[in-house]
Amino acid sequence: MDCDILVIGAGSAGLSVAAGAAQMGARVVLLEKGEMGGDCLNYGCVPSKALLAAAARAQDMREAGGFGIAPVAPQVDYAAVMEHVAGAIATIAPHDSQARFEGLGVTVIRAHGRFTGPRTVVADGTAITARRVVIAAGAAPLVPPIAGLDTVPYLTNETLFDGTELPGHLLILGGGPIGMEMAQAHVRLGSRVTVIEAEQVLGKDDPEMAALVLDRLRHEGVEIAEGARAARVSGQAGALTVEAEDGRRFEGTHLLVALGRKPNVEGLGLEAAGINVERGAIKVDARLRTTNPRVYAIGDITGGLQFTHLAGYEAGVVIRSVLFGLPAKARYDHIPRVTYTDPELAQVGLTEAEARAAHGDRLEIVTESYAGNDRAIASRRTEGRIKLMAVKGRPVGVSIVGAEAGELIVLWALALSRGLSLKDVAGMVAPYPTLGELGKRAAGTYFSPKLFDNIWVKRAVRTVQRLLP
Ligand SMILES: Cc1cc2nc3c(=O)[nH]c(=O)nc-3n(C[C@H](O)[C@H](O)[C@H](O)COP(=O)(O)OP(=O)(O)OC[C@H]3O[C@@H](n4cnc5c(N)ncnc54)[C@H](O)[C@@H]3O)c2cc1C
Ligand SMILES: NC(=O)c1ccc[n+]([C@@H]2O[C@H](COP(=O)([O-])OP(=O)(O)OC[C@H]3O[C@@H](n4cnc5c(N)ncnc54)[C@H](O)[C@@H]3O)[C@@H](O)[C@H]2O)c1
Repeated sequence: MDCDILVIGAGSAGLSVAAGAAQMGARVVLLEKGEMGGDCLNYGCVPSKALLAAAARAQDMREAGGFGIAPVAPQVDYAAVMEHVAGAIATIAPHDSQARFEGLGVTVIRAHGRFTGPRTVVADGTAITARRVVIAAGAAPLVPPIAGLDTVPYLTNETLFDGTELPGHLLILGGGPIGMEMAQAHVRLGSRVTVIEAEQVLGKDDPEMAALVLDRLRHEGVEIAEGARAARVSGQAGALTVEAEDGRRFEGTHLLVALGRKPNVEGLGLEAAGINVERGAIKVDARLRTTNPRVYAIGDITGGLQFTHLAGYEAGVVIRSVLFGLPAKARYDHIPRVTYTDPELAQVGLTEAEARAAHGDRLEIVTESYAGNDRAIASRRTEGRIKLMAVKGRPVGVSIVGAEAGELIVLWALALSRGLSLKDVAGMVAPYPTLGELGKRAAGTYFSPKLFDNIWVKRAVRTVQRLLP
């Protein structure tokens, strides 16, 4: 078989390349050894957000008191909650399905692909030769060699959403986005939850902003042990013990391993194609080319930031290179990320610490609290804040923690990607009353001292007022 573009993996990254390339006229072959849609649809974003949504409804019932509505303890049917999760996946699945892609003109082969040469991949006994190959084979849960882990039953994101019984006491190894989202989902659905984190929970985020998430989770009953590196695991189903390096012991009924991800580089025959692996991930240049210039790699397999929207963005970069021969390069300074806890935690561009390191004294920081936003007050969602990092009137980073932070960061993702100034944002008219006003307010606050504490502005106003008839 011969084609223009061969895509290995039908997850967020591979599907985006295949759909774009086929619709623009290229002959595309897509290989998928597992479920169409990959991690995001089947074991990642979609089920985790569906579970969080159910958990949020349960929490609303507990917290209705403040609105004058009698709070009630929710009766949670975990199996039915998981049916809701499965329903969300099933509703989205046709969009990622083999039938849809075949309808777009893609040849879909449901088999494992393996390089046998620089331009040849074998799948299901067929040798496929392609002008360009895009590896989008994703990542799998990282299960490090923690003593005893291989002797006990444990869950990962690939098995968690198959559960039908609410875990009595869920121990979670790792306090990254997966660990924290699943901690809140489960505590709200009625589990006891303990997070065991080697360093700091949500350690990639601004600690001041992450602290609000931690406070909230602790308030809801999640036990969070930081500086606790899991060293040993023992027990059996229903009675498990995790022991940290410093001797702390944690007991629970279930164990979720959320310790990061491992790129799926094994079994691809990368050596046969001259493709180098570095620190367990496929090495790519700024154009997302591997060490074999005819082969590209995008999404989680490259071991960088791991997000569905990033996979989609990288697919666009590769399409420009592969279809039109343009020297398109990927940039990462405008890629947002959101952890969908409540409050949500969102970031685009540099955090405060990164911005200080990069810009020193030129950096200006503005913060605004949700407590001053009328919509937040009306909705009793005043916990939260936005922090704006700016240099010479342009945002270089924005951190938001609070209700709908993931929606609010969208404006700033646009601002950073298009190089908008704070003047542009301050000059926008935002509808009242919305949380969206927070962004405009923060941009306005940046100019307040420049405008209101400025002797020249005051003098100019007095002069004009004297001259006006
Ligand atoms: C619990 C969880 C929650 C998440 N939540 C979010 C979120 O809210 N927002 C967000 O942006 N991101 C989220 N992510 C991350 C997101 O899911 C990933 O970044 C995204 O799925 C990466 O897409 P990908 O196409 O690179 O890889 P994948 O989706 O893993 O797809 C790779 C595909 O390649 C196939 N494959 C592998 N090897 C071969 C081979 N040799 N031959 C044929 N097929 C092969 C696999 O079967 C798989 O289907 C979450 C991840 C997890 C685990
Ligand atoms: N909302 C989202 O966009 C979202 C949600 C979930 C996952 N994801 C993606 O999936 C990726 C994986 O998420 P994750 O949370 O599994 O990984 P992660 O790498 O973000 O977090 C893993 C955590 O485990 C800790 N750890 C490592 N070894 C340990 C040990 N022995 N004992 C205790 N703690 C230990 C680390 O210090 C780290 O904080 C993320 O990078 C993210 O891109 C995104």
